[in-house]
Amino acid sequence: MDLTHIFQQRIHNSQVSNDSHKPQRSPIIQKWFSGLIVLLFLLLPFFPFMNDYWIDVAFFVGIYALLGLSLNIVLGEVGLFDLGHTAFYAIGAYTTAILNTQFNIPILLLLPLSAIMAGAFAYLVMSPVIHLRGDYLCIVTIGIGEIVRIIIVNNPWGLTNGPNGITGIGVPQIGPLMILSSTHFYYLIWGLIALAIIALIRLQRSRIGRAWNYIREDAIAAELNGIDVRSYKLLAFVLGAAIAGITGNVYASKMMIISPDSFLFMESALLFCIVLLGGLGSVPGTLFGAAVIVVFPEIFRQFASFRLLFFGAALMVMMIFRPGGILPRRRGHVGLEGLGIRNLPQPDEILVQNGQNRVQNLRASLPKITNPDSSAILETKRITLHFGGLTAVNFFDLHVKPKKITSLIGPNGAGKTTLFNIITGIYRPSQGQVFFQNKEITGLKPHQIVQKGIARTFQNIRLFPNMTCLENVMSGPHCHARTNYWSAILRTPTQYQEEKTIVEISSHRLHQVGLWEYRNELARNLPYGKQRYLEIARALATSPQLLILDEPSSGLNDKESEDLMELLQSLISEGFTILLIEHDMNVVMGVSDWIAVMDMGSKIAEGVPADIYNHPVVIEAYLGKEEE
Ligand SMILES: Nc1ncnc2c1ncn2[C@@H]1O[C@H](COP(=O)(O)OP(=O)(O)OP(=O)(O)O)[C@@H](O)[C@H]1O
Repeated sequence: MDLTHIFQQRIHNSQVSNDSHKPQRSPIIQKWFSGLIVLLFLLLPFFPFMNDYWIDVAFFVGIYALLGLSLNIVLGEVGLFDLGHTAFYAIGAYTTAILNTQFNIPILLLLPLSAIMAGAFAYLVMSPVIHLRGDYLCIVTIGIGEIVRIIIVNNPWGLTNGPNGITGIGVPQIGPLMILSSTHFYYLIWGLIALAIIALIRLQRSRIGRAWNYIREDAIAAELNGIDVRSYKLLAFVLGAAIAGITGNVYASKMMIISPDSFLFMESALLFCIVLLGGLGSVPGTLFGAAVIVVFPEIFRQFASFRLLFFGAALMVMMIFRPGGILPRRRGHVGLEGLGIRNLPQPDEILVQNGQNRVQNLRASLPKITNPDSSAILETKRITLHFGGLTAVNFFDLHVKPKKITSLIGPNGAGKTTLFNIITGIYRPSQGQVFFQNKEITGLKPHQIVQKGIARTFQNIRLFPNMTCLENVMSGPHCHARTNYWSAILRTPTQYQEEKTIVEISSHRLHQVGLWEYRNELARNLPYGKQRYLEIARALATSPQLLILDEPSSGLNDKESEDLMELLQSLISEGFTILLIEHDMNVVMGVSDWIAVMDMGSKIAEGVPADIYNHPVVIEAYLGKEEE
């Protein structure tokens, strides 16, 4: 486990323990409170103590707040450490400065262009490294930040004017209104912040924001539940960079001169401080963090040179005593109303009924399997995988018949989980092919395999621990939703319909496994047995054809194992196919239609339970050979 991961866990754990059981503020009080804050910001330039100097300070608080919000998408929502965020800010500022001074393009036209350039740059540079995690990604982003600054200093094609920077940048003009005064710039930046906050909150309360949070909680579980982790991480970087690019545009037009000195590594470090001091993922926290970082050095000017020392010390103290930040994110997601989906049917139980209807309609629309005994829904052909010198799976052929329970058994280390990992796309086999519904799926990415209709659970439970049970299950239908981030920001009717469908299907699946009463409880607070059921509900919510369960009865008591057997039988009646790895022979013999036995990567026997039970080769594999 790397340092950034430990850091991240500490922060998120503290947020959840602080907030999950706090009573939520009533919506009316929240609206009044928000209204009051907006009024305060609108009237601020007219307060008696405000002169141009302090309005400029408020403008710079806005600049850092907008940068902090943009970094928060990457750092707070997805949990990726980006210490080179200033690079995107610089791209926005230099795009504006170069195109305005050399081609006379109006500043306001350059606002979207700065966003596009910074976003495109983020896409280009982050694409090859987005798979990196923790400390490695952190170091790469520092490198990107420095490379951009050094390129600017080297004055490529005479565009950036090197260390001297670019002067004579124009001012924005809206119709006849020239944005010139401190007050104008104050309203411009805080207006943009208001738009960014609305967009960010809408994203947080959509499948996009939830996908980011699933990745932050457990990227592997997210990918294996149908979420395209790579694309969502890139989206976060691109959106964050686009907002930083916009900030660069406003900064350049306000200063009228920019130079590489404004985009040092220390600026990225300051942004990091803003987000962590204020509260990771918290909008008010980011605004507060920006105010502290900008206003403190203004008030204590004689100590300004010590500011980094002070912020560093403050961060250390915070990490020890208040790792969630000064104003940590209040998890509005706790509770159904906190999902932020308006006009959900009431009472909650209607969601369950609606979900059941939807699932039944979906199943009715699937092609009918006329003869389940003669066809295979899943087939592996001569699957082989080597780990160095070890052959974990050796020319393994498996046939899984539709609407049946097939069990894969074998002693510890036989290669069962490895075979599951190959089927679900975690490993690419050294040799052999996997077919699902007669189409080859070998080498597809895990989320693509989920979309095709294969879902799985894990031997060691992998839930999203700091999210509620319902939110966990809501990751399932995500892979079938189609609306994008624009729909989420604009809250289109299609997006609302999709969100409603996601909640309904998830409610039904949660109810089906007997966890409806825990819908608003954090997954990590559930007892072990119920966590296993939650994993099954989450897999079911992807609406799979084939459900792959890796030791589902592990850790369950006898009663829970019996309930599990009943649940598995009921899933078969519903039309699912199940592939099971199981060590509990009562469960295996009780539910299986067909059993394949694996030892040292190879298939040593297969047949109906009665045949396998007394099979000498199987007994030998489990118990060993008797000495002559
Ligand atoms: N990522 C890996 N790298 C190297 N070796 C691995 C890896 N994953 C599994 N193995 C090895 O492959 C063999 C098969 O492991 P696997 O986990 O598939 O067995 P299993 O049948 O699922 O065992 P169990 O029932 O104990 O879970 C073991 O010897 C294991 O140590």
